[in-house]
Amino acid sequence: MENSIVKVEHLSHRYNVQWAIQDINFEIKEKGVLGLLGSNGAGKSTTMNIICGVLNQTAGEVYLNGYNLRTNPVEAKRHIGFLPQKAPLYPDITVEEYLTYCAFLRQMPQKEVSIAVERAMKRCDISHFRHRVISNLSGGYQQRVGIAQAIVHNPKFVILDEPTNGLDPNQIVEIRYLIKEIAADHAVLLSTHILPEVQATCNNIQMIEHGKLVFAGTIDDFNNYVAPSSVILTMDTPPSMSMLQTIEDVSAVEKIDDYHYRVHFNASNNISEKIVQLSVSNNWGLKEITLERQSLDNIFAQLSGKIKTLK
Ligand SMILES: Nc1ncnc2c1ncn2[C@@H]1O[C@H](COP(=O)(O)OP(=O)(O)OP(=O)(O)O)[C@@H](O)[C@H]1O
Repeated sequence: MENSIVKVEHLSHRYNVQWAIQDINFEIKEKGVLGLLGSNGAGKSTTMNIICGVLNQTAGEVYLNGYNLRTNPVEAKRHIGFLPQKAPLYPDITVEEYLTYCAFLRQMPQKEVSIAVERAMKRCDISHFRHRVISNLSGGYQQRVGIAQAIVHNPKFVILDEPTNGLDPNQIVEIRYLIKEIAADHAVLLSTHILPEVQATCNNIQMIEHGKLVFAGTIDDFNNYVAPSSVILTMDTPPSMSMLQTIEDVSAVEKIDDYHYRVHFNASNNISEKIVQLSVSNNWGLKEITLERQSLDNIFAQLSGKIKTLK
């Protein structure tokens, strides 16, 4: 069985009188990506800052590789690599100089530093830019350097705070791929607002709203939860609303205009195929059928009112 690298127990934090997070509990296994989701002000940064040892929690405990972060901070922090939202880069030095400096900051023994820097550059595919001054790299490659500094000391646990923010679509795909590669042998905690990012990279999801954990589950649980549950139909000769209502698994029908209807359904599989068959046999003149996907904002809004924990 896989061991836990991170264990968060009953974590709560209060700034002045207001609780920013309350009774957060989770564990992160040795490998894979755990997505930490939440809308603005939900408590993600507070949680991450505590786990990184930047902020001292009001209550609860954090264990990193078995070491209590509060009582044994030096040993616990050895196991963390962190890429904050804005990568802490020094623009005027080269990639290799910067990573060497980071390795020393991480108190690596001198004889291990050059091997560690080589390994991190290779992993992030930046070896060919080793002599390039950081300010002359593209945004995507600067982000790779940021990720390289987070893994240079080969920590067991890597925290990435919105790592694809501000990148172009190609760079985003490449960084997501890199994150998955890193997660093959590190535990990764990824904070993001972007639904496709969650679905492309995460194995497990924790969602925080108003400082409380409102969802904890695997990516399959999450995908089931966010699966489309309505379709928009465009038809030349639509049937009556009551006819649409009688289709098996249809829970509600809304008329948008004479040719467009929104059909809500309960089934775990969507009902498009059934509607296409009915349209052909009843001449509804079905022109288009569009699945309506929920945005992450909608999901946050839905979950913010209720506590939902899936196993
Ligand atoms: N230094 C602080 N002093 C007082 N309140 C704070 C402080 N930092 C955060 N808060 C409050 O704590 C709550 C959680 O904030 P936090 O920054 O952890 O959320 P977040 O999920 O990271 O949001 P975002 O995605 O906008 O960064 C918010 O209500 C915020 O206003």
